[in-house]
Amino acid sequence: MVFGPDITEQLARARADLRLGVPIVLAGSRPVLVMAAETLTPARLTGLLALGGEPVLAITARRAETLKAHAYDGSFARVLLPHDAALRWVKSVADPADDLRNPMKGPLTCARGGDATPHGLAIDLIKSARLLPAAVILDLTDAAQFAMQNGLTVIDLNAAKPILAARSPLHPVVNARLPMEVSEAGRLHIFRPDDGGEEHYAIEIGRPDRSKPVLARLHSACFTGDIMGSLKCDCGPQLHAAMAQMGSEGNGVLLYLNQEGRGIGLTNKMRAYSLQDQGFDTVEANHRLGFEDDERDFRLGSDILKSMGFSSVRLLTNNPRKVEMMEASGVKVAERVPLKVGENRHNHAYLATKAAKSGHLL
Ligand SMILES: Nc1nc2c(ncn2[C@@H]2O[C@H](COP(=O)(O)OP(=O)(O)OP(=O)(O)O)[C@@H](O)[C@H]2O)c(=O)[nH]1
Ligand SMILES: [Zn+2]
Repeated sequence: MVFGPDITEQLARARADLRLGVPIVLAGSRPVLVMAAETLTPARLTGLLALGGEPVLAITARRAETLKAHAYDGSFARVLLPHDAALRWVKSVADPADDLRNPMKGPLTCARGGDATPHGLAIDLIKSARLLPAAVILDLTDAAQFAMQNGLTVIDLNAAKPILAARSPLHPVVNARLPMEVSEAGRLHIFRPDDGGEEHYAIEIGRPDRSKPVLARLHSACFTGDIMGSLKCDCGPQLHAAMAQMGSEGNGVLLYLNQEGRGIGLTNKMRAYSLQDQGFDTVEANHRLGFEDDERDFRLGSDILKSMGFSSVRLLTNNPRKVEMMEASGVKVAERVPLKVGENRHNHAYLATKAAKSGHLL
């Protein structure tokens, strides 16, 4: 028992399997076989259809709305898979890339009634693996035997539910001195979750007094803006302005949270950019992909701040959700410090959409 994986570790394995295209089994009162639509291969689709039964493609209500499919299950829908379903059909239901060129996938018929718990959990798991949120699912009669014969990871649904709903605790791993242009008194701290997910970083500048509100920034990773100097967003200038202000005040803490693309990952963010090139705004693009407009959990930030000994911040942000989430998770926001930099002709509409639809302050 000591050596075997616990449920958190099994879920990490399951995410890796799903990313590779290997199916998993969700065991519970309704045992099912689960594959991520994004990584489904022709051979596995053929194998699935040969098993018979009633396979479905579970998609989020956001994606269902675009496809005019009925989300009888509330936050998701179970689209019946035609018995001769082609891989192209599965991928085009899951992926909006060709929606405009090929708008009709249907009419799509959806299952209703019965226990849909495994379908919802499968979508959550696939989302946490940063894949398109769409799951091909088939009921299994002898799940244990099927899993053993095929060497598949088995996840106990009841054990997995609370783990997927909670956030994994973050542990400090190491910190070291990091002299930087903005301040020679820099220190980089690494935090690691238990669930095999992304590590997050804190850049401490100076030696801030723990008994006073610290100048802080919760920065979400943006490869395109932070590293490549993209003009499509304002992340790079915000990152540098926040660091510069901390440097000139002599104190501060910048959390670099690896929640790229507002929590959907860089690949899905690029899918969203591709939809933006087709005329959708940043919020519509996320919805067409099946995501909420913002999938981030800023409580990660308060967990890190608390573990570093901070209980009160002067938060550099224009996003009221960050302020609310900090306060709700026990870090006092003594002051919101606006961070208005980096507007240009390419990101003007993006910033206007964030103000109009996501509540960002102008
Ligand atoms: N999904 C998606 N993510 C984006 C897009 N543009 C930027 N991002 C990501 O958005 C995050 C930055 O969020 P913003 O909304 O700019 O700012 P914020 O962090 O909510 O608020 P501020 O504290 O005021 O900067 C980063 O993770 C970027 O990778 C986009 O078009 N689509
Ligand atoms: Zn950005």
